[in-house]
Amino acid sequence: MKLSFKHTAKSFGGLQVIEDFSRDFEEGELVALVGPSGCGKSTLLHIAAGLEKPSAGSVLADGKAVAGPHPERMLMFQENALYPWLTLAQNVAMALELQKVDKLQARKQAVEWLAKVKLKGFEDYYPHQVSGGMRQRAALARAFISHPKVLLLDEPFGALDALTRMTLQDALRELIREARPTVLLVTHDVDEALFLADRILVFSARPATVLQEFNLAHLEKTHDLSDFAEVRREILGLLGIHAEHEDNIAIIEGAGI
Ligand SMILES: Nc1ncnc2c1ncn2[C@@H]1O[C@H](COP(=O)(O)OP(=O)(O)OP(=O)(O)O)[C@@H](O)[C@H]1O
Repeated sequence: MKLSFKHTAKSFGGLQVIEDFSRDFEEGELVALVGPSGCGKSTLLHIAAGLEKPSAGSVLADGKAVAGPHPERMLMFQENALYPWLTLAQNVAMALELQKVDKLQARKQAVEWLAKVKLKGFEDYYPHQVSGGMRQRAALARAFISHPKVLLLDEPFGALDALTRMTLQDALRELIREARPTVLLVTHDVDEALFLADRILVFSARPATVLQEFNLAHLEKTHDLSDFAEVRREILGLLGIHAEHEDNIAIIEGAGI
């Protein structure tokens, strides 16, 4: 599904958060949004999800104005994504039950999706009985089970340690390869953006405008990002972080910007 922002702006009271944002996001494309904390990245996702209305301009999904939430545009965020009182399988199945799929069929598909994200054997565990990484695997299964056409990911792996984050990035990449949704990914982790994204948009401080766009489509990527050192440096430079500090700030939130 193609997602188009047309001169989108957003203010909350007197606070202008987004100023005249226009971009197209093509079917199957993954675009990472990076920028200083509080610049308006999550707000852009909420507008695309139909949870917030733009103050001016519009967002179109395959040419039709987004007027509210719809299951084909799925938002997934960092924490508290699963219902603690439901097992992993019940959490995943719920996405289908909400779409009126019968319970047995929903359970069967949930078990299959949990296996895809390497959670076979944990179907009947409750979220508090598994690790943070496993919870986010289950959240990915729940996001993908209803075949969303647009996936809006708000720092989905932000709470995980670096190693777990990488395995989740691999899992996400695999799921995307099969399902081909259009993905907008908000992340503070520049390496995550480099690894996953076809394009990276770097935003200014609020009100958010695009400082620069990097096109990385069709490049072969592994977690060894040494070939991307130059782009990485440029992005960090745009964010006001200088090379001598780089090792400490792969996750830019940690740098307090
Ligand atoms: N519903 C709301 N009502 C009032 N102000 C809001 C609302 N949502 C967001 N804001 C404000 O809009 C600004 C941008 O918030 P947003 O969450 O979009 O930033 P962000 O770039 O995603 O930040 P972070 O990277 O820290 O998550 C902030 O100043 C925030 O306080």
